Parts: sequence; structure tokens; C-alpha cells
Amino acid sequence: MNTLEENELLSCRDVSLGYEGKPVLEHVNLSVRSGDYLCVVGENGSGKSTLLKSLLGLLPPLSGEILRSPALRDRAVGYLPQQTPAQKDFPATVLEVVLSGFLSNRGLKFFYTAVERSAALMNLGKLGVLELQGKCYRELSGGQQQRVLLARALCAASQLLILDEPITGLDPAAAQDLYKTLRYLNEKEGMAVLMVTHDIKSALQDARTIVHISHGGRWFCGSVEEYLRSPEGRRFGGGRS
Ligand SMILES: Nc1ncnc2c1ncn2[C@@H]1O[C@H](COP(=O)(O)OP(=O)(O)OP(=O)(O)O)[C@@H](O)[C@H]1O
Repeated sequence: MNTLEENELLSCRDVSLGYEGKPVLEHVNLSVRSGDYLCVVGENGSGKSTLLKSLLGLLPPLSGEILRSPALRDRAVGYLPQQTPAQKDFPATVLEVVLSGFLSNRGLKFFYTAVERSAALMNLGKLGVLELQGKCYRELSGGQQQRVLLARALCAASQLLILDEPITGLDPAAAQDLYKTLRYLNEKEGMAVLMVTHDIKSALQDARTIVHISHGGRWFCGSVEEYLRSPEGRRFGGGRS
């Protein structure tokens, strides 16, 4: 069937993903629904980022179909990529970085509107870093930079936030702050969250759905309870307290 259910934002239907005709993942069936909190876990090199790229529409599937809800078309998906050293050194003010979240949706307009400016400030406020708006981005700590990038992603997102290993480089307190913010956005604002993470313990606490990808493309997708009963969950999720 090639239509989405009412609350589905994204759906992979028997999808193969890979590069230059060579599959990394095969027979992927996955739905992301409104208000979902979905964590993708698994070993290095198993295909987590490949899955994200495909869900973002950056990597076309080798076969199968990825369906997107009309709700996702305009300003609906925010993406927080893995930070690179070059991004950490970005020579712009915090407000400019956050405003750039609007760029992908604005076509050939060269100036930000007053509405965009006030939304950018509101998102900085939501992330608790409004007072940093005039500072140079590269002078911030890693935790502050990550909050600013999340505020930027929120400028693009009204339905779904996609995050690739967002706590890399953060200390435990900053990581917990980021998780708290994501819980708030998910529970109070109904934002669907899809996150690649190596932090299985926190994934088991916050997520409703776990995707575990193993080498060779072995694939698990289910609730936290189902995951903990699965072979992958028994092996990797046993540390849940
Ligand atoms: N642009 C590319 N061209 C060809 N192969 C690629 C490309 N990007 C990734 N791969 C390969 O696809 C496989 C999956 O890589 P991917 O980056 O999706 O893994 P990952 O699970 O996100 O890893 P990590 O946990 O280390 O970030 C790897 O074998 C990788 O070498």
C-alpha cells in the first residue's frame, strides 16, 4: 500500500539503502509518527547515518519507497547534524547562526523577516541561551554551541527533529540538559524526535521506539519493552537500571 496512515510522518516500505548500488541496509520497514520519540542505536558503521540521510531525502533509496506526509513539506523537519571541527569555528554571531535555520525555506529572499527574527529569539529563549544572542558562536562552550544549533534546527521544525549523535563532546550535565529539552519539546510541544545515539541507557529512558541496527544490516524496530526482550536488547540494553 503506498499511502500513509493518518498519524504517519515518514514511512519506509521495504527500502534498501546504500551507495553506488551496494546496499548497507535492506528490507527496512519503519514508520515515524506524530509525537514519536525514536532512537536509532547500533555499532559504528552499521548504517545509522545512512538511514538518517535517506529519511532527510539526501540519499535516494536503492529500492523500495520512502513516503513523506504533506505535513512535512513546508518548514517541518529540523536537522541537527554531527558537529564537525569546521562548524565549531563558524565566524558568526549566535543570532545569525540560529536565523540561518530559515535559509532552506526562503528561496531568493535575502533579508530575514521580523517574524523570523522573533521566532529565532523565541527558540533561543526556549533553549535557555537568549542572553548569548550577540556573542560570537565560536567563542561558546560545546554545550552552549549544541543548544544554539538545536535552536537553529527548531527554526526549521514544526513537526519533526532529526538529531545525529547530539551529545557527542558534551559533559554529563550538558547532555542531561539537552535530553531534558528534547523531552520538553516532545511531551509539551508534540515534536516528533528521531535521534541516532550511542547512549543506550538514556535512549531506553526517553524513547518510545528503538531501532537497533547490527552489522550486516540486521534490523530491530519496536517498543522499549520489545527491545529489552530481543537478542539485541538483552545484549546491549541489559544495563538499564
Ligand atoms: N558516502 C559514502 N559512500 C560510500 N560508502 C559510505 C558512505 N557513507 C558511509 N558509507 C559506508 O556505509 C556504511 C554505514 O555507514 P554509516 O555512516 O551509515 O554508519 P553509522 O552507523 O552511522 O556509523 P557511526 O556510528 O560510526 O557514525 C559504512 O560501511 C560506511 O563505510
